[in-house]
Amino acid sequence: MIDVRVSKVSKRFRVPDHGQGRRRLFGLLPGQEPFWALRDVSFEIRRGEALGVIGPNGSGKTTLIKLLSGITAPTEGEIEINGRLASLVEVGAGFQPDLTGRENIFLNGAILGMNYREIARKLPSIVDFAEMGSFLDVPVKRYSSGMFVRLGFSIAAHLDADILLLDEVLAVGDVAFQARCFQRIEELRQAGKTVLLISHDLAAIERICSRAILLSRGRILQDGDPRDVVEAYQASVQGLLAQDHSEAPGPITVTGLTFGTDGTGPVATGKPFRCCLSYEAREPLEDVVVRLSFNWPSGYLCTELSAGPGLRLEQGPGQLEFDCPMLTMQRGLYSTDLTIERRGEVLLSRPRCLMLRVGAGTVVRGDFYLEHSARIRTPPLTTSA
Ligand SMILES: Nc1ncnc2c1ncn2[C@@H]1O[C@H](COP(=O)(O)OP(=O)(O)OP(=O)(O)O)[C@@H](O)[C@H]1O
Repeated sequence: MIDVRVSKVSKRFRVPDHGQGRRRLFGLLPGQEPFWALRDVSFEIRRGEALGVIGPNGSGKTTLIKLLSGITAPTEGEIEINGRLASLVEVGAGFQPDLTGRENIFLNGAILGMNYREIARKLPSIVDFAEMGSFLDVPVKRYSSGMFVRLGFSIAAHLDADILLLDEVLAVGDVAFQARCFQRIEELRQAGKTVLLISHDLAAIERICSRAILLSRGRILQDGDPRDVVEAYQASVQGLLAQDHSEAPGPITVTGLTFGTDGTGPVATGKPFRCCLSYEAREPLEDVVVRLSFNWPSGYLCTELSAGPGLRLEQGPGQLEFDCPMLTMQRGLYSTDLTIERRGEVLLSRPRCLMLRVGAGTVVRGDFYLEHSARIRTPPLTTSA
């Protein structure tokens, strides 16, 4: 059964042209330049699928979810939704600011077509999940953005919707809340619900979704297995490590970061592991520390490679190599943070600059592989009859 059908959908916005645009009227009103946020997008979502939507900033992800939830209408094309839909698109969207959390829960349930008794039955689980405490009877306009998201997710994920649309929910809450969201999404999937999730957290997309779409400049570049789509996206993303142009250039620039092994195929548990960082120092740098941190999909620090303190970098281009005789990390996708410091002063910080994919090598039960051996010292005891 098809829950969502998007056929040749395009969305055009008109953006004010404040320059010397030819459309300016007598020089008094700003002109309107057409801009296509989505162009000729077609896909279907089957009942029970969890579809991840990824892509760079401004690629049209939020516009897509707003079209699906009916917040805005397509300029061209058609959207068909079969089922009750709950969405969490923007912090605070779907809430009446002067009503309390409790009243908003009943309002949202009523919009989904549920009666008072059904909603009252779900209320405790919604409140529990969102950890509302005494805020349940406070007008939601007094809520922090984190509380909005907790309540919004909890409502969407506990009321009887068939289709759940979630835009970057996992980015706002804290790590513990994110973990509970993952778990709840998994439960909903197992219950046969349809989920569409937008996230910049590629590891989460790989973990939660059964399928993914890569958007770029309003068009679908790839649609398929999350792992393939995430890889295609990573391959297309250039210059994450490059200096942000809004920053003044610091004394050091990173020009490349690669992960590899000893030439025996891709990075995998139990194999040797090598990281190579290429840089350009604008001046000789003393007392430097370089850190590469690898984070679990949940955001927690998994482990770290560091060089220094006391590292001296000569002026000009150079390479720093980290060698691990055996990679003990479990298979999976880890985000990498890079930091370069000099005597406590941060010279360069690139959070989430690259993903490390660790393949299945040595089979590991648990979180880590522990290098070990086992032997028998004495003959086994025999029992006499
Ligand atoms: N109401 C609007 N008026 C004009 N332009 C808009 C409007 N809404 C979105 N856009 C533009 O449409 C493009 C797509 O925006 P959208 O928010 O869908 O991207 P996104 O992929 O969700 O980005 P991000 O990852 O930063 O959230 C952007 O260039 C954005 O500036």
